[in-house]
Amino acid sequence: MSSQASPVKVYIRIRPTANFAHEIIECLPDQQTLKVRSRKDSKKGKRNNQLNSWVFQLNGVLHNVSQEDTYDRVARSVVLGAFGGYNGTIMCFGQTGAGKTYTMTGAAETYKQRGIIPRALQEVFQEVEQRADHTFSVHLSFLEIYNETMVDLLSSLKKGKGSNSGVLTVVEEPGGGVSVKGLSLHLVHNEEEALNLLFESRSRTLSDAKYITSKLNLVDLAGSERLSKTGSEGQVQTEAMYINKSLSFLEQVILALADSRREHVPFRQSKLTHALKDSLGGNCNTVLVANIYGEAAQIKETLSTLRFATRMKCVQTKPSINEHVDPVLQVQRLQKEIQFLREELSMYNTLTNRVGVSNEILSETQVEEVKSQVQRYLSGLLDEIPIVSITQIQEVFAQFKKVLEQQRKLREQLSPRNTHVEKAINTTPSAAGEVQGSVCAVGEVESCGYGLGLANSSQRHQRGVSPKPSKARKDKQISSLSKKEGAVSQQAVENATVQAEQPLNMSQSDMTTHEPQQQAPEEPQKTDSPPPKAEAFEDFKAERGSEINRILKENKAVLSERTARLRTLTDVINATKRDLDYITYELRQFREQKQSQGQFVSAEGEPVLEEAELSLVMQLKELKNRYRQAYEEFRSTKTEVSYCQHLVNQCRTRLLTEFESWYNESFLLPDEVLSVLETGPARPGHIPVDKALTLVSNTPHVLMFDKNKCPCRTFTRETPTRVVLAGISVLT
Ligand SMILES: Nc1ncnc2c1ncn2[C@@H]1O[C@H](COP(=O)(O)OP(=O)(O)OP(=O)(O)O)[C@@H](O)[C@H]1O
Repeated sequence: MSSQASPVKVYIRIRPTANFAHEIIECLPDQQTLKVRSRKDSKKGKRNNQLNSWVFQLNGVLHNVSQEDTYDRVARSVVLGAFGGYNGTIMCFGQTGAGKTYTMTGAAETYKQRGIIPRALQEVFQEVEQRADHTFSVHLSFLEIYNETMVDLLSSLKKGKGSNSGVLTVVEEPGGGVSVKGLSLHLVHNEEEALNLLFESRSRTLSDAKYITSKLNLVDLAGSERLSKTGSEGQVQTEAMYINKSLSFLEQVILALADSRREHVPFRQSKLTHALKDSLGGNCNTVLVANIYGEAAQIKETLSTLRFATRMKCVQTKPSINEHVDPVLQVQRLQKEIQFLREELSMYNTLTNRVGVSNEILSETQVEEVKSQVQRYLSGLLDEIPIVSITQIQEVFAQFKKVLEQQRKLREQLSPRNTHVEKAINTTPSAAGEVQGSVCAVGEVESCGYGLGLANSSQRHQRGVSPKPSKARKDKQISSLSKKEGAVSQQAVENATVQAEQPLNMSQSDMTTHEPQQQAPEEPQKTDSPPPKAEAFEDFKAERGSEINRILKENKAVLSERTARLRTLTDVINATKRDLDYITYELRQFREQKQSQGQFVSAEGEPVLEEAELSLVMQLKELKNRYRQAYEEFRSTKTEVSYCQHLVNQCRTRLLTEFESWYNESFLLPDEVLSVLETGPARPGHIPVDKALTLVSNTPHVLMFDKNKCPCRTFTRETPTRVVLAGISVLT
C-alpha cells in the first residue's frame, strides 16, 4: 500500500516544579515554541556576561498539562491509527527523573494520573466494542532492554504465544518491519485482562479476505543522564555506560535518518535501535515525548534533550496500512455477513409482526419451543402445530424422531433405570423453565443495537456442531447463560468490597502472610531491643509514611465509592433483567393466544399490532435500553474498580515495604552500615536489611533502589527501557 512520508511528531513535557526557571525557559503562547536563554560558559576563570539563546519549535509544549490532555494530544491519534492498520510508536525520552515513566505509565497512586499505556489500552478496548462489525484480536507483549539484553517480562505467564524461553533476538521481516523473536504474545480480550498483565510484571492480530494488522509500541526509554553527572562507579557505571551507549546509538540513528544524504543508518548497533527500526525509519506513526525539568540546575540536560527532540522532528517515517489477504478469512467474513442478514430478516419479521417466522437456524429457545409443542401435540393438549418455516418443520420432525427413539429404547430396556427415561419423556418443560430459557435470550441486547426477541449469537442453536444437546448439557448452558449474560454476579462486587474495606493494621502476621516477598529476614540482634512492629507501624503511618498512607486511604475511599456504585448497578441490572423476563413472557403469552384466535389483518392484508401488544413491545424496548446502558456502565465501573484495586494493592505494598526498610534502618542495621548509607547515593528508606548488610563488604556507591520494585533489579542504577507492544488485528 502506497504511503506518504510523515515527520515524527515531537512534544516536550515539562515536569512541574515550584522552582520553574522563568528567566531561562519561556513557553510561547502558541504552545509549540520553547525559548531557552543561558549565560555563556566562563572560560579560564574570565567572567562572561554574554547570553546564548535558542528557539525550539515542536509539535507541542506540554507545560502544566494533565495526564488526560497529554494522552489526547500525544497518543490518541496514534492509538486510533492502529485500528486503520497503521503501526504506531509512542516513546518518552529524557533525563532521569524528568517524567518519562509518569508520562507512559502514570503515577502508581491514583487512577486519574494513569499514563499513556493504561489509557491506550482502555481506548483500544473501547474501540473494539464500538466497532461491532469487525472482528479484532489484541495481543500484548512486554519487553525490557537492559544492558543490551532483552528480557520478556511476561515470559513466566502461561498461554503466551511465541515464547521460547530462550534468547530474544530482533529479526527483520520480509516486508521491512522488525519483530522480536521469542517474545511471548498474550491474547487479551478486555482492558482488565490487559491491565492485569501489565500490573503482573508490570500486538499483532486477526481477521477478512482483507485483514489488517498493526502494532503499537509504547516505549519508556532509560534516563539520558550524563555519565559524569551520575558519579557512578563499578557495576552501576557499567550499567550507566550501557544505557548511555544505547541512547547515543539512538542519537546516531536519528542523525543518520535526519540527513537525507546518508545512505547507511546504523540500526543494528544496539538492541534498542534495532528493535525500534520500523518505528524510526519505517512504516509507523511515531511520536516522541521529550521530558525535561523546568529548573535552572538541569539546564544542560534540558538543552541536550531539546536538541535531540529537534533532530527527531526531521526524521520522516512512512506510515502505511498493513493490509493482507486471507481466503480462509474471506469465508469467515461471508458467514458473518449471512449471519448479519439473517438477523436483519428476523428483525424485520418481528417488526412486521410476522410472529414466529424464521429463516434462520433455530435458536436453543426455539428448539425448546418446538419440543414442547410436539410433546403437547402427542399428549393431546395441542390440536395442531402451526407451520412457520422450513427449519421449524425440520425441527418438528427431528423432535418426533427423538420421541420415537426414546420410546424404542424404553421398550428395549427392562432395568429400573427405565423409570428415569420414562420420566424424562413425560416431563414437559416447566413454565418457569421455559421462561428462564427464553428470557436469557431476549434479555441479552445484541451488539448491533437491536435484536428484539433474538438470542445472542453465542446462545443460538448450532445444529451443525451439536444437533441434539443433552438435557443435562442444555440445563447447564441455560444456567450458565443466566449467570454470565443475564444477572450480574454479586461475587465480583463482593470481592472488590472485601478488598476495599480491608483495614491496614499492622501485626506481625500481616507482615509475613500478606507480603511474603517482603518478609523481614532474620533480624540481627541489637543490644537495644526494637519496639514492637505493630506499634512502630502506627508511628510510621503518622510520620514518615503519612503521605503514602494518605494516598492509600484516598484510594481506598475511591475504591469503596466505585464498589458501591458497582453494587447499585448490579441491582439495577438484575431488576431490569427480571422485568425483561416478565414482559417477554407476557408478550409471548399474548402472541400465542392471539395466534390461536387467528390474526387480525388490515385492509391491505398486513398484520395489525394491537394496543396491548404494542405497549408490551414498547416496554420491552425501553427495558432493553435501560439494561444496555446499565450494563455498559457496569463494565466500565468494573474495570475502574479493578484498576483502583491494583492501586490500593500497590500503595499497601509500598507502605509495608517502606515501613520494613525504615524499621530496619531505624532499629536493626548496624551503625557502620548506616554510615555507608548516609554517604552513598542510595535513597534512604529503601534498602532491604539483608541487602544492606552486605554493604559492609561491598563498594558502597553502587546502591540505588529501583523505583519500579522489580525484585531482580533491586540494585540497578537506572530504570531500563521498557516497551509495551500491543498488536491489533482487524477483520474488516
Ligand atoms: N508531569 C508530572 N506531574 C506530576 N509529577 C510528575 C510529572 N512528571 C514527573 N513527575 C514525578 O517525578 C518523579 C520522577 O518521574 P519519573 O519516574 O516518571 O521519571 P523518569 O524520567 O521515568 O525517570 P527514570 O529515568 O529514572 O526512569 C515521579 O515521582 C513522578 O511522579
